[in-house]
Amino acid sequence: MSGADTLGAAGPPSFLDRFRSFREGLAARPGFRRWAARFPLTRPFARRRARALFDLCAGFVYTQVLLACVRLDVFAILAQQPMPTQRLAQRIGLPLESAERLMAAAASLGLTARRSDGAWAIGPLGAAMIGNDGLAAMVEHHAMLYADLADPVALLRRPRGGNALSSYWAYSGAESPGEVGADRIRDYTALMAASQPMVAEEVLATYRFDAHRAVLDVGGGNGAFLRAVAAEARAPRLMLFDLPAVAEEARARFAAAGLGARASVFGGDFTKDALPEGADLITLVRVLHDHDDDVSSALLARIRAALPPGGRILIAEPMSGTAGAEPMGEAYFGFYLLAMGRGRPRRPEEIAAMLAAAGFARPRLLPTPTPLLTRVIVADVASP
Ligand SMILES: C[S@@+](CC[C@H](N)C(=O)[O-])C[C@H]1O[C@@H](n2cnc3c(N)ncnc32)[C@H](O)[C@@H]1O
Repeated sequence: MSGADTLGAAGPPSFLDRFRSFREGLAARPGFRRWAARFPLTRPFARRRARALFDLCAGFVYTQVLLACVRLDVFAILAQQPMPTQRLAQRIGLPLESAERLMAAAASLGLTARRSDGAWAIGPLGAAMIGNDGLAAMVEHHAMLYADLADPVALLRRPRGGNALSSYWAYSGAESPGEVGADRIRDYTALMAASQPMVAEEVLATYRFDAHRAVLDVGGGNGAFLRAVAAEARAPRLMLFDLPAVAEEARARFAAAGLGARASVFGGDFTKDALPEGADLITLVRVLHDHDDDVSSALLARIRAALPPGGRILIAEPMSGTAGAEPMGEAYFGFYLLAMGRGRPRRPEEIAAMLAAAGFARPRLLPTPTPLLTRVIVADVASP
């Protein structure tokens, strides 16, 4: 992986750029669009474009259909037993006509399916929601994101922060994150813990932790990631650093899981406190993208200072420019973090450059099963 950031590099437009300008110039002409929609060879492309544009216009409606299904517990109900509209309507407390409308909408989106006997059953995407409390919690908390995005231009124009999402993520705009109280970390910590199994599964499928003596998870939340590591790898000691109120919760959770003796928990503020020493691997899971470049670079330098020679850093988070999932990085996380008030999604190359500047060598992007969910970069302490 090269550390070079070629964004913004100047140069003449390539042949591909010129071809695209020509193609979009044609597509911008209503007469050409009418012709392309009728001509047999261009018709499939014209239809695909129309569908893509329609999906962009309608995306919020699709999202709200999903939210209604989550709030009414439709997937769990139908996973237990398919049922006709009348019975489902009673079960979810909707008028018959509304239940029919919701089920038809959900079926068109692959969330539910109508069986040949007319009963409603779970659909392929609804089935993927079953047993995934983290996904349902994510869907539910998006209500805040959409409230913040109601006027996207205003959001882009105003100074960052001060929105529903930035007060939810209490550390994002706090003058002194270390003083954020227990009542302000509870909800986001629960959301992170609920969605952590999806991430931990990806990281554990990608990286072996058994070779390490001690793993320090910085910004480790209530310890869900380290508990998943502990279940897979017997060797490493567990260490966790997070804001004091979060650390308190992690301590209680480790004790409840019978890991009290294996785990050490440290409360502090990584924007100003040194990190504890003693780990030969430090992990940052869904942490770096939450912070602006100055804070992220300083954090990487603190991690470097806490590691011994031969130590390693592992960064796991969704990243920009993920092939086949570009809108996840640039559009979703770009705007999510804008509403949150801090941070930005980064490309692997950008993270590699930040790692090099902080004193790490040999950054490697490891292949995860689902890069959309998380990517993993490891790098080693550079020799002096
Ligand atoms: C997005 S959450 C990720 C939690 C966990 N790593 C996970 O993936 O589930 C970010 C974590 O970083 C912690 N954090 C944010 N700012 C911090 C700071 N200045 N010092 C210590 N921890 C901080 C938060 O409390 C939170 O637990």
